[in-house]
Amino acid sequence: MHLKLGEVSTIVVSSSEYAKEVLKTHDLVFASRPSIQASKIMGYDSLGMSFAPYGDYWRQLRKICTLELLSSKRVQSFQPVRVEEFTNLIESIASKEGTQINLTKEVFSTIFTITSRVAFGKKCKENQKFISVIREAIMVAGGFDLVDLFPSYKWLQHISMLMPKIKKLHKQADKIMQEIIDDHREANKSRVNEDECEKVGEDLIDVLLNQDCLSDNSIKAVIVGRGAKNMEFGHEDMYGGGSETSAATIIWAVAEMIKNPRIMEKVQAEVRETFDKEKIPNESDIEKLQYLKYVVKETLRLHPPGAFLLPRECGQACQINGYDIPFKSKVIVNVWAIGRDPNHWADPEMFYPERFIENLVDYKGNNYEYIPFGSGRRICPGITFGLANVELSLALLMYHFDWKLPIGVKKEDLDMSETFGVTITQKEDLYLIPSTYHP
Ligand code: HEM
Repeated sequence: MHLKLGEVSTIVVSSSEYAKEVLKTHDLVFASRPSIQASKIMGYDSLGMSFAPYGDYWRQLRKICTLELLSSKRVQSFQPVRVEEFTNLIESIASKEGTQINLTKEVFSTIFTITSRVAFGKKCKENQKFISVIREAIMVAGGFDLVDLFPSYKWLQHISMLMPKIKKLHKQADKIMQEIIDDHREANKSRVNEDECEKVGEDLIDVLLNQDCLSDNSIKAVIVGRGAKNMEFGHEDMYGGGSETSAATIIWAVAEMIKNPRIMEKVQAEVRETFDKEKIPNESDIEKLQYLKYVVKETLRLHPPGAFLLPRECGQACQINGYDIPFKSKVIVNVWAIGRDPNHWADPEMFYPERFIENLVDYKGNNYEYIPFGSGRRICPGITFGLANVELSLALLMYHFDWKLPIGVKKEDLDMSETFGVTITQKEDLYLIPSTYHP
């Protein structure tokens, strides 16, 4: 579908066949992202990985982040942080047993805290303040801003309602992050003689500071990304990328299970059989939860948080199956529609995790009917990190509690409509009543 949005030619791709053309056959042509004003401001002139133009700088960042921050080894080293924060979450929920809780709020705040600890470690007392500024930026920035639809009209920047707010939040976030970086730099001076083992406790800022090639602004851009609320721009880098997406997936999975009690009971049976109540679950316990993994896969098919991937830009005029794609057009891949395409999915609207017993599609971006993490050169680098948060939290929520809807609410009434924010989230917060499971 071709849309002319203001001055910008926009191509929306809604089938797996065409997604493959863009993301695989012509991967190199579509490897850059369009420039977006909010990204320039919040993301330090697009210095974050998600919106950096395809080229040497992006390649270098991607290598650092993939190897140093998001590799399985690294993700495992953050397991204690995850376990500690999820244990706090479980305790907080248990203390409100029998009463109605806002699960959306609880889960989002836990996931943001985990990201914050992974990024800044425990050292920084400003964490909570930073989280609230970033969350506000995520809420404020976005929508279709005229500035991006008419890029040649530079004067629009001066009358935009959005830009002053984004600039203000950017200034606040920048100040906090600069203090955090300076603190780390100071603390690291006394750590120069530590050996490799001690470095395991490094947080993201430490790792980035060790890369001589990165400026402070690049480090800040990797942490904060752009944080825009816009349906086609999804999320990016550590905060948007690492938090909203995972938290939204957890909430969608619980909501689907509440609507489908058979599935929730099956997950609970699996997790209660696998976990030992005396011991905190580790990676290998999670690996055994095959059915829970199908539930996560099915959740990401029906509710991909990055419903439109992140936008790509056509770097050189080309033809796809006879259609001319002009240079500089913006290409949006509609993953949401692809996951519901009846040509590839039987009963596509039905939440049915068992479909993945036979269907061996994976997350790696090779099966174009299933690309919740994208595909090609710009595929999400945070798959392992994201899934680790989603799987462990769901397993613990299902192990420790039985869940009911508030009195008077029927499962048929549960509002499953979506809102386009930084990620696609449920429009209404999910309120549930927990009761603690006693083995
Ligand atoms: C359930 C969790 C997640 C989902 C569904 C998800 C989905 C996506 C999608 C659809 C893209 C666009 C890919 C493309 O253009 O082909 C993306 C990119 C990205 N994601 Fe994620 N993501 C998740 C978790 C994470 C986490 C945990 C991080 C980091 C900690 C992260 C960091 C990024 C970054 C940096 C990019 C941009 C990559 C680039 O442009 O080179 N994501 N993600």
